[in-house]
Amino acid sequence: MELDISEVSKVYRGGKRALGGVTLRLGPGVLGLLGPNGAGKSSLMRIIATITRPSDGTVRWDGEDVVARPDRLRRVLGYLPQEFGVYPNLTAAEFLSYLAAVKGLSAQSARARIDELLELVNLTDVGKRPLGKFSGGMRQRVGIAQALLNDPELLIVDEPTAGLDPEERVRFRNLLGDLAAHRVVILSTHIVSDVEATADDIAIMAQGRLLRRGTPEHLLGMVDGYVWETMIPSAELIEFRERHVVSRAVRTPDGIRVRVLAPEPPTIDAVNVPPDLEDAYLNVVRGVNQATAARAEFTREAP
Ligand SMILES: Nc1ncnc2c1ncn2[C@@H]1O[C@H](COP(=O)(O)OP(=O)(O)OP(=O)(O)O)[C@@H](O)[C@H]1O
Repeated sequence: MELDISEVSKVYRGGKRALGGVTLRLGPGVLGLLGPNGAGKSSLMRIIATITRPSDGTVRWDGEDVVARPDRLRRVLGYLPQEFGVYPNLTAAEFLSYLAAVKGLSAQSARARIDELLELVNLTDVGKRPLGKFSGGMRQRVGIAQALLNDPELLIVDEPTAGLDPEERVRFRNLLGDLAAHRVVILSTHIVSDVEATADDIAIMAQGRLLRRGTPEHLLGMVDGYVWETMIPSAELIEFRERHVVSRAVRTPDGIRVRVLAPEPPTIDAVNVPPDLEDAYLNVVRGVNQATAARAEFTREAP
């Protein structure tokens, strides 16, 4: 199981360049693909899922070109697109049976698989209710179940936790982790905490380019020593933000506790704190729009 993405570009009709030469190779496990809105994540996911063609470059699954010969990949693919629509009058079980038929599963094996999947995504009790009456989170879980119908080797989930409540989010992350042992999973999101718990491999994209790839430890190591916390009066926050890279600001009864990315302490009493993944992500993506060296990405790596 190997997905090999090489120099993939995408220019949409009208000239919008969504991807500018992305190269990534991945095997079993969860890859967390992080990037702000518009980074090109969905475009890349659609290309891998063989829904969109790249303008340039190649995608290979186990050595086979998926643009020229998409069928082999499609058989082993599970895909939860960002916008996942359901038929409101069908029940979850009916909807999954319909999709199973589309995917070519026999009626008998589909029935057993659907029961198993409804259990897995915790929808067994409501399997006979029309989807129109489902909450956003429940619908999303149906989406996950449909992506797993064919027990895929390659599972792509695009912004899967949108609309999930915090409890559902945690359940979903655990589920993804469990699924990753024997398949290639790509989890595309702009929410850092989604990948924090599940991915041991993280790729960060912005403006159609892959900026960084590494383990969480690797990304954290890049900002180790550059993260500070300090208290400032509420009235100074706007001005403070103009002068510093603020990764978080939390109101407290004593003022605002700000978290800052900087090579030197931003105030006299600032305390150096261990970085988290939000800091590491901000450090990578903020550099993209900043031309000046002073604002360039920090790194403790050799160039
Ligand atoms: N079909 C399309 N035609 C023209 N431009 C498009 C099309 N699809 C996406 N784009 C543009 O390409 C860029 C990348 O979009 P894409 O959806 O791949 O990013 P993303 O990282 O998934 O962001 P989001 O989470 O907001 O969807 C954006 O500027 C978007 O407006």
